[in-house]
Amino acid sequence: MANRLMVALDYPDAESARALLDKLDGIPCYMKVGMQLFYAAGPEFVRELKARGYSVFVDLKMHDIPNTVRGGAASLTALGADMFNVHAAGGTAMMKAAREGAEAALASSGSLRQPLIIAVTQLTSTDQAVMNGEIGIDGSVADTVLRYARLAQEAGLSGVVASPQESKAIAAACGPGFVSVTPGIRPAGAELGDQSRTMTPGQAIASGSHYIVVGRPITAAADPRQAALNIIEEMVQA
Ligand SMILES: O=C(O)c1cc(=O)[nH]c(=O)n1[C@@H]1O[C@H](COP(=O)(O)O)[C@@H](O)[C@H]1O
Repeated sequence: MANRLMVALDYPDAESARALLDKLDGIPCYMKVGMQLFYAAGPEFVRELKARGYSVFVDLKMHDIPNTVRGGAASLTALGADMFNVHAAGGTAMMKAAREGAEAALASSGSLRQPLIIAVTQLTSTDQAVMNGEIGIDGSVADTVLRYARLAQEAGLSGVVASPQESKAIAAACGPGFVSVTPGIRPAGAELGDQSRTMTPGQAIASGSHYIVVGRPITAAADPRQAALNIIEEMVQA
């Protein structure tokens, strides 16, 4: 169950991230490197996490023309990312290009493993009013997430990033093997911060999320190790 917990290392530098790694030593979770840490510490820090034995989700949410995303996907695959993501809003040609880039990198190196390529649907910070009124997409958030999930599946991707509130519907539409990676996780009573579509760790697992992504409820906790252990316990109980 612990390997279904992904800890978001949203830190400004490698040193701060290492301080958390020390606190979580021995807890077999996935590590997520997002824009803040990747732009500061680069691929070298991903290699360091791999050398420490972690599976790594490189969360750079690529959204560009297909040729550029193909190249980015090849680079992240060559780096050894176990999972990386693109925005579904880039369309099927772009998502297919991500897959082709990964396949090209795999073909030119015998030792790499196939990464999970995941499409971001609607960010978990987005609510219905913002999606309709600002972004200009009509209908419900759940319907938009499902439309993107079907596109991602058509493009041959492994799954989506969505809120755990949508995990059940995604499994119903795309099958249980289509991976749901769900941020927007808040243990009962935790601060929501900028997240809108949230669930507790237990609710997310019970709803069929394959992986839960947790940042501040662990990184900003007074005792991050205990916070992570409590979340894993809640996942096991669910
Ligand atoms: O792709 C992501 O990981 C992601 C997608 C999304 O829709 N919402 C979302 O919060 N995330 C990431 O998940 C993490 C959530 O962090 P906390 O809100 O601190 O738990 C952050 O690193 C976000 O970048």
